[in-house]
Amino acid sequence: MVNQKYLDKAETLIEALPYIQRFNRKIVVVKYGGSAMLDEELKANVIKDVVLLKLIGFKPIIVHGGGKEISRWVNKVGMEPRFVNGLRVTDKDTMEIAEMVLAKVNKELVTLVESLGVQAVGISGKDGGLLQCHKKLSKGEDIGYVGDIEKVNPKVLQDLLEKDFLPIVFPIGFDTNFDSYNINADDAACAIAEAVHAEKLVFLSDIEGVYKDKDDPSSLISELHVHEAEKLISDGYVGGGMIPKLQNCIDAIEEGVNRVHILDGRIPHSLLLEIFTNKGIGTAILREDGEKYYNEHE
Ligand SMILES: NC(=[NH2+])NCCC[C@H](N)C(=O)O
Repeated sequence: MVNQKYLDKAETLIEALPYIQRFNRKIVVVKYGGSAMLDEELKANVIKDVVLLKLIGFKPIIVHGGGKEISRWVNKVGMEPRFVNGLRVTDKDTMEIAEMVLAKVNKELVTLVESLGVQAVGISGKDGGLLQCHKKLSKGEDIGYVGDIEKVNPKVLQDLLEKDFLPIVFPIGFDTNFDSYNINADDAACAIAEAVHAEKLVFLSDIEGVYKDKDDPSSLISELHVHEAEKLISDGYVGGGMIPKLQNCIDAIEEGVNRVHILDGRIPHSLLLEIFTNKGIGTAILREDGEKYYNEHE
């Protein structure tokens, strides 16, 4: 008799089959941030998941932040991190630290990917003129070298993908005067996904997904059409930090990305569980004509 556990494993692989077929050769942008970046075990898991996507024929691009790591280094050199309306105030010194820290994190990720036998190239938004930006004001206030993306030149990414490299991007770009700016990693992931016509954009963060009722953690929504996502915002159902995130998802879909997923990066292998199962594990936001795979009443 074959042990049921082994049969279940085969089942899992068979459930993955249609997704392996559907997303073959398709671009998947993964925004990697939050706690999953600080915990070494979670980090190794995320990287393994992305490497697996790559090896079965998807074209993943990682876009990462490093906010907590930047704050740690800012403190280490005796400076006080300052935030205005949730945005980091970035003077010249902070900008310099941010760039050094993000580049260091970037090369650590490249090393992890390379150690698993996949060739990775780490770049910033400056390389190949990927992210052109201008100064962002926060409610009219100057918060320093914080940038809003103006234009994306995806050529460097297209070339890397064509040559079978796994691109790993950190979101620092320059303006037309070649001054450096720190860019929000969610915004960068979203703009990049649009520019490369990604099939999927996946946000790995510290939240399970979108909730019907922000105060009830059992009300996680599995699938949402764009208009439902818009309605959640306009009806005031989503709160605080989720609004810009959900707005990014809506924008990405309106600009042609097929599906956007919000996942909890603290759950080991949430990326694989989302992409290779029918039900997924977080919230998937679909185009208006996107078919819902999973009906909550099933
Ligand atoms: N949160 C969800 N309901 N996700 C469904 C995921 C379906 C499928 N695996 C996909 O990647 O598109």
